[in-house]
Amino acid sequence: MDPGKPVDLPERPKEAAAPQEGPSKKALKKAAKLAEKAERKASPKPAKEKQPKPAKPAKEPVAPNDPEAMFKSGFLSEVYNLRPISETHPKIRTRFPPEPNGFLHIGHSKAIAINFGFAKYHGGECILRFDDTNPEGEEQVYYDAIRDIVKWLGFEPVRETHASDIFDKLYALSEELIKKDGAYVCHCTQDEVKAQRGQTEGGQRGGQRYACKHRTRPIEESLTEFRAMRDGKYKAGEAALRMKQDLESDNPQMWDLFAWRIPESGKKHLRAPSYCMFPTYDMAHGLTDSHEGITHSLCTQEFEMSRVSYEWLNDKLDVYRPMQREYGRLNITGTVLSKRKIIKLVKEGHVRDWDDPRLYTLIALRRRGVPPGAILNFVNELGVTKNVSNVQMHRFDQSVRQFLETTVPRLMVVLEPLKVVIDDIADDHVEMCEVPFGKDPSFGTHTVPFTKTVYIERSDFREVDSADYFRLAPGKTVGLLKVPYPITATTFEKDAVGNVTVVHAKYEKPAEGETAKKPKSFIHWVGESPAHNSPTRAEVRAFNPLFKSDDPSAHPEGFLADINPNSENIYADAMIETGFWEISKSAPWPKSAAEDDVEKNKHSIRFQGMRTAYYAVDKESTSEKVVLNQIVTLKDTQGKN
Ligand SMILES: Nc1ncnc2c1ncn2[C@@H]1O[C@H](COP(=O)(O)OP(=O)(O)OP(=O)(O)O)[C@@H](O)[C@H]1O
Ligand SMILES: NC(=O)CC[C@H](N)C(=O)O
Repeated sequence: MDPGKPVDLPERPKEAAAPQEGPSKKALKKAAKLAEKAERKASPKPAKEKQPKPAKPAKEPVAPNDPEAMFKSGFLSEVYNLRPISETHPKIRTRFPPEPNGFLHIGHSKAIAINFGFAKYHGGECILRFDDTNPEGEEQVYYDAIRDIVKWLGFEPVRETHASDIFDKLYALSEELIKKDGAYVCHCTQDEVKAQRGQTEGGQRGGQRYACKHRTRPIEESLTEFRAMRDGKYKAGEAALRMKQDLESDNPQMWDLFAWRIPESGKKHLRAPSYCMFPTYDMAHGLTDSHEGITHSLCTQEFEMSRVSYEWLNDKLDVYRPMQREYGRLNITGTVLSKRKIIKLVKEGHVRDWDDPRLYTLIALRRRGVPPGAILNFVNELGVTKNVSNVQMHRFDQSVRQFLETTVPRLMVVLEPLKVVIDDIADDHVEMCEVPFGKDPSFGTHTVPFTKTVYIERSDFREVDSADYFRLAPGKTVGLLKVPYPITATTFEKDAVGNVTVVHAKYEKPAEGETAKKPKSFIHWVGESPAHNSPTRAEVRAFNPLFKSDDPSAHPEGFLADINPNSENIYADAMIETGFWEISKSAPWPKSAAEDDVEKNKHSIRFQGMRTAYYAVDKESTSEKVVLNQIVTLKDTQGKN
């Protein structure tokens, strides 16, 4: 052993089970990713993917999908049937086991929906287990954020546990494993371990595998050395506990995985500060599942090969063996989900923070205004199989759009206001127009003031009319949504640089006996009435994809080079009608117990801006300055490009 050289220097102790090129969890993930990529390349171009039709104003409300569909048939029902409720397993118990080293992303919502949903569907319980086996990147803020987001998605863990709760037990089991000749302390370097696993100098695999010289050391010696590791005698890389598995096996997950290792940084564990060495994922996961009496340990596909070592360890120690089964990950294409990459985006100021609405972390989706029910619907629609789901982000948006269509009220928001003075209306005239909050009568109605001065969307006016143009232009008549009669533009004024500042119009109220003019189109508007506090000024943040391509990570100059410079458009002078304050009082939209405290969950004030997009109130919004985020546009524009 060369004490000068570290044994193994992966980023995370739990991945220290093997060198990066070896069968570590990280390597398995990498292999799984490559396979996914190949699969994506081989499959027809995503643009040709069959899409549900973009949301037209729905003729009929979209039927809500069966929220239990994924448990009733297919993969998860087969998994249940392999170990149904029985005398030996009277209660189904699952766990959702995130490592508290980052914020959860959209992919995790699938794991949450599966683990919590599976248990619930079968009348069982799900534990929220923090898989905190590596102090390196673990922070209190992540424990708190994970707990909070699980609750936001509507799930209630039966209890919260931590891998670190049972470090003492894992330690004791490890001594037992050594005594059973199932583990040994090894002092080999990373390169030596690679060579033992058949990796030749050029990095090629498949060479002759051989045992390390420490494998046959006396049990007593390993015990003494293991205790010395625990007591701080060794530095990172100088000693590690390895399982004595099966080097002959074709499965790299049996090539004497690492069980305990000493991390480089020496950072204290938040919950187990007395420990200087930590169990790897391979050591901790199955035994914690066993300790907690998990019946079905559901995890992602890249762990399939680890199932053998998971079972080996439980059997070797003669403890209860949960059943591990693997489902396909959920990936959203056109964005990045990896913590390392998001940190870069945040640090370099490309996004506001981890919850920037352009990201696909769950806190970002929440801030953007995506309702939890829409996320769960989406996961359920995709279904669960062993295959990875690579889904384009516009498909996610489409699913969110469909969900919002029937669940949130409608209001008028003008993004780029253009003043229209209706000259033949008296200065003090105020007419209250009744506007329904949506197609669903149960949403109710409200009134908005129609006055001499109204604001319309700048893009709804043209200086020069043409036959194929149906909105406002000199001489052209349009309807203002829910105003009894249309208006016709007469003239307009411009500023020094040529921008139209005011449009003059006349109100087409028919004289007695005349029939009212029928406009070809209706536009949204907001009336000026100080007595009604109208309009409400707002900053609206509209978003485009953060990246230009469908696979930012494939950019030859790195994912940052793929950033879309136009991913955010800010409408600083937008205007909202007065119904906004009413729907703010009756939020959350839609109802969700987890969002009942609207002051803390401003994003739960969601609505459709007629003819523009769906919006939610941003956390930076105040009663003085309303800030809105665009949740999704009304139509699928990305999917068409
Ligand atoms: N994209 C995904 N799709 C489905 N499940 C996932 C996805 N990513 C992680 N999970 C699952 O969520 C659970 C908790 O994950 P944890 O945060 O520890 O994983 P991770 O793999 O480190 O996540 P990351 O994707 O951030 O690297 C695990 O069971 C994991 O398999
Ligand atoms: N088996 C699993 O679900 C893996 C959970 C584990 N926290 C991980 O890093 O992914």
